[in-house]
Amino acid sequence: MDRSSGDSRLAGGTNGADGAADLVSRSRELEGVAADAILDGSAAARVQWATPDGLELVGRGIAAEFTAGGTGRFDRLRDRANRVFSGLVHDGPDPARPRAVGGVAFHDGHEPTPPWTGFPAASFILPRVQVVRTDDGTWLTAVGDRAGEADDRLERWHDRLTVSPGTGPRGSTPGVAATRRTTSPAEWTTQVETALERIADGRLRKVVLAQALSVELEGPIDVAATLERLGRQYPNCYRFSVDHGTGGTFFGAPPERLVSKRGQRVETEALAGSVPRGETPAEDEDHVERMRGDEKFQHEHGLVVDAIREQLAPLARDLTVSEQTIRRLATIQHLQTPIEATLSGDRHVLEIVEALHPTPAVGGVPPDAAWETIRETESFDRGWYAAPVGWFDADGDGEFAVGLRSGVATDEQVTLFAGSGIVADSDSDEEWDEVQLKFRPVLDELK
Ligand SMILES: C=C(O[C@@H]1C=C(C(=O)O)C=C[C@H]1O)C(=O)O
Repeated sequence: MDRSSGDSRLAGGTNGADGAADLVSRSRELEGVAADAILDGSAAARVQWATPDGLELVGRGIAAEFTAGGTGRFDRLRDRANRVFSGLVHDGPDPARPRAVGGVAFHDGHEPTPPWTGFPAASFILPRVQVVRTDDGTWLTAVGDRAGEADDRLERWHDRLTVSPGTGPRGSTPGVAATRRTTSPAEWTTQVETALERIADGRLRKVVLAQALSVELEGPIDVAATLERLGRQYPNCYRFSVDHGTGGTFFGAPPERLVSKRGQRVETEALAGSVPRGETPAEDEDHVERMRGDEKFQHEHGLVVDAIREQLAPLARDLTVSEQTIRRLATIQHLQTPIEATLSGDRHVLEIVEALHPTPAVGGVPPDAAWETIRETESFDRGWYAAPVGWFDADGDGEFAVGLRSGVATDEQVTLFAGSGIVADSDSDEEWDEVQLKFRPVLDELK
């Protein structure tokens, strides 16, 4: 296959040969409508994105799609997106502006195999219909290839949502019929030992090894409802789902921000080092104190902070690493270090994504030896797991999470993914337990 293959598709678009805009977008405010009401009742492509600070974004249908593979995938995506966005005229308030939503695979040479059918090495969708909710209001946006088409679509959807404003929290969990691991405890021990040998002989300092868990459901999954429940359990995490309409749905509730960019301001973080929650506040603190004071955890975390600093510094004119804190989630606690920067010029958020992915929170140090170890030891396809997922706009601003605490749903099956960082002194049994803990957020919502 042509590794540089890729495409930017304007669904039903014209070329604007007369100088008119290729795409037009129109918005109007909505009241009393659930953002995911536009997802009901069809097999169209659909995307969802929500941040801990309250932005909620839901899209369906394809006004334009950008895909790319191979080593230059980020450049090609950017070129294609710039071409489409430069021909798009938006008439509406800033929060309602059209955004391209999607993600990339962990490896740039990704060739989709099940359950990743329909997920190329990089793919973003500019939805035909989008609902954005912020603290200031909710807006419906429609994109079309002529003003008339966008207006008609906007009115049609406005009427439809007024009649069916969405049901709010829905349905029961699908139920778990059976689970199957890709990696047995014995195989895991061998994989961790392989990594530890490479660390001992100096080739490697850290690698994140992962596992997949295939879950057979008792009934069909409602991904939007599952995300809703995850949002209640994990309010300080992101939530996303991506369904291209050609395969499964990748979804999850990741705690980790890869980058958010607005103008020249960039925020990212190191999130690495994990311990369970305790039964009591005192037990929570005991776990945290053990992690804070432990050389292995601090080494594992410090490698991530150093790598982010090195990867971001060439693009920034100032960079601030804040004090280490604790990110406490419903089932797990992490060491976290916030990092902020001012960029040295105008840059697209995809440039920052490319510079940062994969951080050693999901890859390793040095990157090449880590990638080699991941490829040689893991027995499943990472696909989009542990890779950037998020959105960008016409200005090249946007926000990306790391696609963790996630799974890909196909019919009545969900494949979950989770991993943990291996450094010198890691213990394979403890790392096994950590991986099982990281399956829990999504697994608990399926049971
Ligand atoms: C790899 C995962 O999580 C990452 C690895 C962590 C660790 O090794 O401590 C912690 C948070 C994430 O950066 C996962 O959730 O699958």
